Amino acid sequence: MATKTATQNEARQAAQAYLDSRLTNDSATKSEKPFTVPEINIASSFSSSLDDRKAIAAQIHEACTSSGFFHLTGHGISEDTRQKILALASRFFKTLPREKKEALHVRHSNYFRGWEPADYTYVNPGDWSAEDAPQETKEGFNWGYEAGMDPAGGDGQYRELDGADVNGNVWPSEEDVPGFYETISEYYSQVLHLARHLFRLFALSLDLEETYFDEMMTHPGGIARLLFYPASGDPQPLDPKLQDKEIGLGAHSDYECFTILLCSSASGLEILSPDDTWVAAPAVEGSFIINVADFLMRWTNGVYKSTIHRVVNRTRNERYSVPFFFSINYDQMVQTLPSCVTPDNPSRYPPVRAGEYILERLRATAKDA
Ligand SMILES: O=C(O)CCC(=O)C(=O)O
Ligand SMILES: [Fe+2]
Repeated sequence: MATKTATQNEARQAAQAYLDSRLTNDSATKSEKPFTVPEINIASSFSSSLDDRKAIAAQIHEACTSSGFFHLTGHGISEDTRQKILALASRFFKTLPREKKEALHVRHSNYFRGWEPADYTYVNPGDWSAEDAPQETKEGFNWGYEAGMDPAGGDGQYRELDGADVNGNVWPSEEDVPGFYETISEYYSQVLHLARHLFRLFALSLDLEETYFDEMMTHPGGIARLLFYPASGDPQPLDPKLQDKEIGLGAHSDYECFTILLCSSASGLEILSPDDTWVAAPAVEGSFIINVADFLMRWTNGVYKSTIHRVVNRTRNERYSVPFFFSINYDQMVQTLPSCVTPDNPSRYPPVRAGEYILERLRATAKDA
């Protein structure tokens, strides 16, 4: 990592204050509606009927203004594609020798790309200073958008999180992990296509023109990760009264617009409900879990909820997941969406550039140099 300075401490403090405020009954982001994680089958949204798409958009609106999470089915991505990337994750984490992983370490990257060992980050920055915070057990590999993976071909204008005209991705060699780039590209391309489709439905769900976001996602940001959570040696049931000794990924909300999450069969995702208890997200076969992230919450003036969650592997099975954090073009400035500003809810946030917001959040998670 290039710079670890006062800026990083400030970022950590800001992130900590942000999470603390979210954890203590923050009326701006908590909803009066009952807490559920509904299933939304979007198969009919691929039809040519605008009414069909609006009907799905209404379900999305309901989920995003209540729990901020939903299970997505009817998405069109094959089980074969989904299983292939989970199997690739296992191959990468289990077979690539440590020294080859070290060469891809995220500390070499300005953009958090590459291999992330368990002890390099706390997703909840406050855990760096908390004496009793257990080391997270996750291990990750991060990459982002490349025009070559864009099913729309890209417009050649991709800019990194800080606005630089570069691409920060790093890859293991084909010899070390055969088929790695090909499998990643295939998955990324399909999930990006799905994300653009979903964001059009989000536009409808926010009473905007269906194409409102189109010009902001011509070279969109979208960090994705392979994640590995080792099997627990001593699995404990979820008990809200007990502090967990093993945490896969600490309490956090995501940073970008929304997340498309693929998980292997071991459960483990837990969501903080409005009454401040952790609720295990039930598995729905063949689904992706979608959740609103902070940038979209901000952009919607708090109308859409980005909800705190964590991962605890409470099983003796290994767990793999592949989150994809969809963003708009990182060089895009945004201000509060007009449909989310009312006399009762005036705009609470100044304009911000998408990449800048996300980079700041990422910096707060990493270990000092
Ligand atoms: O592994 C999971 O199921 C969730 C991962 C997650 O929440 C994240 O990476 O932000
Ligand atoms: Fe997350």
